[in-house]
Amino acid sequence: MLHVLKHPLITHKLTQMRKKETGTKDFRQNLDEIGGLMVYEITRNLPVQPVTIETPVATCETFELKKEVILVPILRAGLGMVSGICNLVPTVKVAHIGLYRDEETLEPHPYFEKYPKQMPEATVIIVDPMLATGGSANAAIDMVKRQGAKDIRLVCLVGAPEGVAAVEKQHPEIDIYLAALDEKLNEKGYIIPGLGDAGDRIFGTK
Ligand SMILES: O=P(O)(O)OC[C@H]1O[C@H](OP(=O)(O)OP(=O)(O)O)[C@H](O)[C@@H]1O
Ligand SMILES: O=c1cc[nH]c(=O)[nH]1
Ligand SMILES: [Mg+2]
Repeated sequence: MLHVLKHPLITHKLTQMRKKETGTKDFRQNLDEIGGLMVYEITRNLPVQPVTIETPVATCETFELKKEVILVPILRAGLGMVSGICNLVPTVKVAHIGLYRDEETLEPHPYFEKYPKQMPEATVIIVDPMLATGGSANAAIDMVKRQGAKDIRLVCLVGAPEGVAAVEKQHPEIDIYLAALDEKLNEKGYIIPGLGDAGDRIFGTK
């Protein structure tokens, strides 16, 4: 199911990222901050378990997170969302999936995978700023499922209707979270209006 997270701070920061004059440093900072804000929203329903602890003055019946949270950035651009999320979820583990999209065919090509062993019982959060054709997201979801992941969430900044439809078709049970649902893809598979090439803008490679 698709969830578009409407929050004034998320929208404001995304607007700064969309501007063509925004440079690498501000682009990266806004992306990192939005990553944290989005994950704060989507982790509201994480299961907690009761624990008894000692404060300096008394015994306290309280709660802590029940399951591991594993963040899965899709390289490269997903790396830009990692540190904002790690700052919020201190126990988070980080897997990596390397995928690049062929510029002609728009097909995703895997080139790297590394996972912690807790994938089957963890809440797995896949992050990538851009959901364009949905090919990369679908490939990443297939890859984490092969590792036994069952509780999977996909968090992207900007999505195209084509990409949302592709993921909903291939993985109908997955919750998809976006900061914005844009209009369409252009003939080169870029999101319109979008924000350009996220990886290049994060890493200054153009
Ligand atoms: O939905 P899709 O059509 O698959 O497109 C989206 C993918 O394209 C971009 O990555 P890219 O392949 O450019 O690699 P990069 O992150 O290394 O720049 C983006 O970060 C997504 O991973
Ligand atoms: O608009 C797009 C589409 C795919 N990848 C990007 O970085 N931007
Ligand atoms: Mg990519």
